[in-house]
Formats: sequence, structure tokens, C-alpha cells
Amino acid sequence: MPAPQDGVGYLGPAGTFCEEGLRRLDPDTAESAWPAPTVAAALETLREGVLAEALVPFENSVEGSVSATLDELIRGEPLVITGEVHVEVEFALMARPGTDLAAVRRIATHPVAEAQTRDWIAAHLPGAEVIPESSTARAAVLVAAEVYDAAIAAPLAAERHGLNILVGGIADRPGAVTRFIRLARPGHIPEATGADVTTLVAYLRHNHAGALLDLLNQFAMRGVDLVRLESRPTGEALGQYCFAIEALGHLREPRVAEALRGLHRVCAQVRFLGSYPRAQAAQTPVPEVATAQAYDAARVWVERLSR
Ligand SMILES: O=C(O)C(=O)Cc1ccccc1
Repeated sequence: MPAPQDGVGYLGPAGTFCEEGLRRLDPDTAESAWPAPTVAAALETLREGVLAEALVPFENSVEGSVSATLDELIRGEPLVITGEVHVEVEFALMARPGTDLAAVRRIATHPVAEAQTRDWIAAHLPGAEVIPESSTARAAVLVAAEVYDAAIAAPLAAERHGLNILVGGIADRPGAVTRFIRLARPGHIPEATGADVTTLVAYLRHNHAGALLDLLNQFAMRGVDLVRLESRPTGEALGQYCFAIEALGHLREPRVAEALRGLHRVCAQVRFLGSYPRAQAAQTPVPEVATAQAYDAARVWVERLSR
């Protein structure tokens, strides 16, 4: 199935957790959305201008970053995040009708799902081999095609691909949440809501003592709360890293804009990856000294002084 012009893509095939996320975020477009074979294919199609938007996994509460997505955002042509959705994932072991648990030798699944069901597999299927696939639903498709004995995927995938659930709820830590992000080409920034997050990638200018502290200070000095900081290899040489940063607030809030100006001064390079509403829509508390009014009053004061 080719990607629809100006449509929405997601990590497919049908029955992924990503499809569940899209249904929650945008039920109207979910029906006509394009199931991309990989995260990279979804983003490439978006960059080529065929798709208008894509929804891909970004982070999991147990496993951490989905590095395939983060690295694509760090390295490829710039894209921006315009929204996010959190999905509570439930893992089930599924097989073709007629297969019982004792016959399961080869299990396919996505690496994030494998990491969250490892203890269960070791306890219940100690001899089984686990094979990574590009998505949980792709694993289910390959079980239906008799390539593997069983898949670990969402119950929705069993429904979509004619499999039976052998055992449900097999997560080692129940209640894991995956965060999916909605991506577009740069050009549109959602309005500030007061409950927003800004995502960036920054490269330090010099590797001197305190370089990372200089970067962090840009946020601390402006009362901007960081909610994620992660180093990723730049891919250029061993020991060279960039930092993926997430801060509460929106580019159009003065304290965030000031922090970004500061970053621009102290960093070798900064890539803006979007300001968008948080999935948990609690309003971000802003210190009195960092409100838009406080910044405005300070700007007016300096302007007056220089007249
Ligand atoms: O493979 C999927 O279904 C995805 O959407 C990616 C994923 C895999 C495992 C946990 C959360 C998201």
C-alpha cells in the first residue's frame, strides 16, 4: 500500500501500539493512515513531502528512548514534533490457532517489547529464541505466515492477524507507558497552551570542565524545568556526544526563548525539534520572576534606560 499524498504515516503494519496511539490522538485520520514498514521509512516519506505527518514511538517508561527515532531526528533533514500521546502497553503472547505454549520455540517481537517481557520469557519459556522485528505487529504477521511460532504484541495485533492469545498480560512490570510523537516538516508550531514541552538537540562548543553545566544553566537561570536529558553519540568519533533535551514550556514564552538564545551562544549547534502540548496537560508552574510579565517589565525597563 503506497503512502497517501498528504496523509499520516505510522509504524505498521496494522495492530501496532503505534496504531493504538494514532487512534487515540486522531481517530478520524487513523482509518486512512499509512502503515510504514519502519520508523526510518515513515520519516523518509515525510521528508520527501509525500506524507504530511507521521506518528512514531519515542520513549518508553521502562526501556527509555527509542533510539531509532531519536537518531533519525538528530541526524536527518530537520523535522518537528507537533504533538504527543501516551499509550499504556499491554503485551500478549500469541500464536496460530492450534499452537500450544509447549510448542513455542521461536518468538518474534519488537526490541522494546522484548526488554519488558524478558523475565516472563525466562521463567515460562526458558529455551525459546527471541528474534527482533521492526514492530510487534510485523512479528504477528510473520507468525501468521508460519515464519515464527509466536509473537509478543498488543491484543489488537492478534485480532488483526488471526492469531490466538496464549497468555495475556506478560509484562515484567505492568503499567509501562510508551510515548508516541507526531512529526511534520518544519513550518508550523502549535500555539502555546501553558502545558507544553520543548524538545531540542544541543552540541557542546568545547569539551571543557563545566561545559554541560553552562548548558544546563541557560535553563536554570530562566526558571525553565528540564524533564529529560540524554546523551547520544554523534556518530563521528568515540566519545563525541550530543544532548537530547526536553524542557517544560513553549518557544513563544519569553523564559524559554531566552534560554534558547543562551543555548545558541554557549553551544556549537542547537537543533529545535518542536514546542507542543504535553500529553499530561497539567499547567506548568512558572516562578514569579520568570513569567512573561516579569520578562516584559524587564525589557521595557532596559529600553527606557537606553533612550
Ligand atoms: O511495535 C510496536 O507495536 C510499536 O508501536 C513500537 C513499540 C514496541 C513495544 C512497546 C512500545 C512500542
